[in-house]
Amino acid sequence: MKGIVIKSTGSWYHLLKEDGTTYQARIRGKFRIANIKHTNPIAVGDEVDFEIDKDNIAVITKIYDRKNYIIRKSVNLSKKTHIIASNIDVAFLVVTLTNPKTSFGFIDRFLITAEAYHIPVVILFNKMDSYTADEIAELEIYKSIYNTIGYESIDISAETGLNLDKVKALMKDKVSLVSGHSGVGKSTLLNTLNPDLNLKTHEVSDFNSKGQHTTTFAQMYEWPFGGFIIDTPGIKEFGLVHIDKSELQGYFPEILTLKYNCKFDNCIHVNEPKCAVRDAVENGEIAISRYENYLTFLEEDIYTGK
Ligand SMILES: Nc1nc2c(ncn2[C@@H]2O[C@H](COP(=O)(O)OP(=O)(O)OP(=O)(O)O)[C@@H](O)[C@H]2O)c(=O)[nH]1
Ligand SMILES: [Zn+2]
Repeated sequence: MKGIVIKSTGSWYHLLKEDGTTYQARIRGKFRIANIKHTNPIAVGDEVDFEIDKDNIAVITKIYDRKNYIIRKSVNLSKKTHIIASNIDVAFLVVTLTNPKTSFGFIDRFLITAEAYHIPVVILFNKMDSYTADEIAELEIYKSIYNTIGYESIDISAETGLNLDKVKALMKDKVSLVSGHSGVGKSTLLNTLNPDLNLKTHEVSDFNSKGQHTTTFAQMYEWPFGGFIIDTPGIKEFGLVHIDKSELQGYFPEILTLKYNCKFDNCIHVNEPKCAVRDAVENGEIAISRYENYLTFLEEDIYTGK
């Protein structure tokens, strides 16, 4: 039988079969040995085959190749990584201009990580009901930067429901992930899209005193309108991937399209002569904030997503 892993507690896996029935399954030892790089052999989002053994326990017998997956460093075994979730079709990055403010640095790290994981991103500008005229003007700057380089964005209000029909249409029949700073309204958004979810939300002012999240494992929920949403333990867990210096430019769409015009094939657009990328920054074709973040990330040996 074929199923999809919707929850993992480390020793048990909750599986959903196509007909809607769910099973609690275990794995056999060989999976643990076969996948030594990761502390968990099976993650939320994995497609698996399973059978019911003689003791009436569901046992996973096969894992299908993953389209993509997101990882974080294992807490206890530093050289190993932990797969948070797999087979993600689209990631929604929730951005707010105030309460809290989302910086360009935060957005760019997220986008680069998603590019490295091959996950398309849609930016959701939330709390549209609460902005002043000045903030709306600032939002236009964000939009011009990110829409120009090919990222779709939608102005929403998780509270009033503004444009949530558009979000729903993009989520329908897909496996999606919602990320963003603590307090941007992720839980509010998911609850508005499906009130049965009943995820915990909290006032922004509560965060500093509490300082932590309640969710520890990623979990996948089925939408009543079709598709799945993965609820992850938090944004910090998302941004961890090793990116080589020469690879980084490939995750900036606007640099990727121009780099063939640079004089040197191996140009990394820092101080090489006749660099098409630096020319584009100078004449305003590439946003300064994007280029500065490119330089910042280039300086970092291992990208930690903090
Ligand atoms: N004005 C306004 N407030 C919102 C909107 N969406 C969420 N909020 C408020 O923002 C606060 C934080 O919302 P949450 O949904 O808990 O945020 P979160 O992103 O899930 O936060 P974490 O669970 O810590 O990651 C709550 O007080 C919400 O009521 C919105 O569209 N407009
Ligand atoms: Zn160059």
